[in-house]
Amino acid sequence: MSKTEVVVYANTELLAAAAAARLVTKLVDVQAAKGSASLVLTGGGTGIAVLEQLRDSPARDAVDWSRLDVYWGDERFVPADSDDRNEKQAREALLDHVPLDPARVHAMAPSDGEFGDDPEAAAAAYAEVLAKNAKPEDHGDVPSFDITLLGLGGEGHTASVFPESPAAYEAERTVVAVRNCPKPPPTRVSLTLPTIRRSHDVWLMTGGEAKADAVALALSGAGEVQLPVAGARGQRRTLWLLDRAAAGKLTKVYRPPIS
Ligand SMILES: O=C1O[C@H](COP(=O)(O)O)[C@@H](O)[C@H](O)[C@H]1O
Repeated sequence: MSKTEVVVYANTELLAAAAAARLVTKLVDVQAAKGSASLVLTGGGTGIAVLEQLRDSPARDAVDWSRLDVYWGDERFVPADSDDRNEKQAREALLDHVPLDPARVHAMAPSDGEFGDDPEAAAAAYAEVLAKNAKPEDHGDVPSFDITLLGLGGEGHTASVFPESPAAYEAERTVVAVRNCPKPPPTRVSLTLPTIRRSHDVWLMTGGEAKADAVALALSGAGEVQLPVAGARGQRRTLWLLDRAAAGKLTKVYRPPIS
């Protein structure tokens, strides 16, 4: 597993703009090397701000959007037209503005979709989507995602894996239904930590003082059941992109460089 890198930006807006620029470069490089790329999206304030920055950047045209597979790390299990849906927010922020191949946009089912109000069925269906898209070289039933974007909660959740919840203990299933989440909406579908760890790159992006304790704990070796974000790591790269406030409780080792 990769070692952890941390970059601290002066404020959240700069963090989002810099993450968007990194994303363009990374996607272009991966497409040049392999032909196509895969990207796992996150919900949350910072994750959506990064997509908005990407939408507004002229550099976005350097990406061949038709050769990109888009997945989600988690989804709120609400009706398709709910503003709470990570998919809806991502479409408004970026996906509706770039020429993606609709067949390569792999959204998780909403609560009024083909599986009805059954998050377990929605999770099982998404696990099948992942298995169908895994290639022989992925050596398993999930794709080795090129980049997985994640946010985190102040209590340490990432995707929709919450501290001490059944999802935090999950070792077999690749995608799970999550109920009784402490953060609304209470029902969700999420990739599990072992699935997230199949990614080449994991980028954890967050800003604000409310995240500072979780960031400091995750980077000082907390366990993933107590603090799921501590278990989000990439095979090749684990990159934390923070603003100054979110990095405020880190030790000196991680503070610089501040750009
Ligand atoms: O509910 C969620 O929250 C987290 C973090 O969101 P933030 O707004 O506090 O940054 C996010 O990572 C996750 O995808 C989302 O479903």
